[in-house]
Amino acid sequence: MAFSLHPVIDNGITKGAANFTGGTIYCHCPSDKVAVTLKSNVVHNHACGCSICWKPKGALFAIIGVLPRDAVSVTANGSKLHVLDPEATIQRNACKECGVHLFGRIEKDHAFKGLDFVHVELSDVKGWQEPQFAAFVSSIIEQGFDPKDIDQVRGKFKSLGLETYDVLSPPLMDMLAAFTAKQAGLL
Ligand SMILES: N[C@@H](CCC(=O)N[C@@H](CS)C(=O)NCC(=O)O)C(=O)O
Ligand SMILES: [Zn+2]
Ligand SMILES: [Zn+2]
Repeated sequence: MAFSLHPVIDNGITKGAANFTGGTIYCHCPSDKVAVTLKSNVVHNHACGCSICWKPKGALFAIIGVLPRDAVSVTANGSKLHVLDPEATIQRNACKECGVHLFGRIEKDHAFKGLDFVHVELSDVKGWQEPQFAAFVSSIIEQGFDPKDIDQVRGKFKSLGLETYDVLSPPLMDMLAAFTAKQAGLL
């Protein structure tokens, strides 16, 4: 069957540039775009199949990476931003007009607090870290993807050199688990 994982990876993965120092991301409004300046590269960049992350039209996955929140600043039309779900762990700041998510921020006590989540495809410069793995793959079934075709999705990621997970990658799962253990006083 024909499907698009995400336009940035469908035809192969382009590696990021060494010593890349960031750029500005923009929403999709034709004018008065929300602009958010990122003063560093991202890490843990990955494809996410969950139902909440912003995906370009027609794509099964979002591509999302993290960087320190201190490196993130709204530089134009911030009045168009709103928090999609204030109760969610990740507070996704989206453009009220075009719906694009500019950055996700964690305010509660959490292993990933201090890191903001961004989609670097919204930038007009190249060199960002390339996607490293695919996360929440089985979640696309919750959104109506036929489970009989899911192995084609995993196979396509593997052919691109990306490992697939149904939650997060082992290093990120370990960070979450260590945080839980610390909260329980076990570490
Ligand atoms: N299967 C669920 C998974 C949702 C989920 O847990 N998303 C992850 C990856 S972005 C998460 O960390 N969510 C926290 C949040 O959205 O605040 C779905 O697709 O809605
Ligand atoms: Zn917009
Ligand atoms: Zn997600």
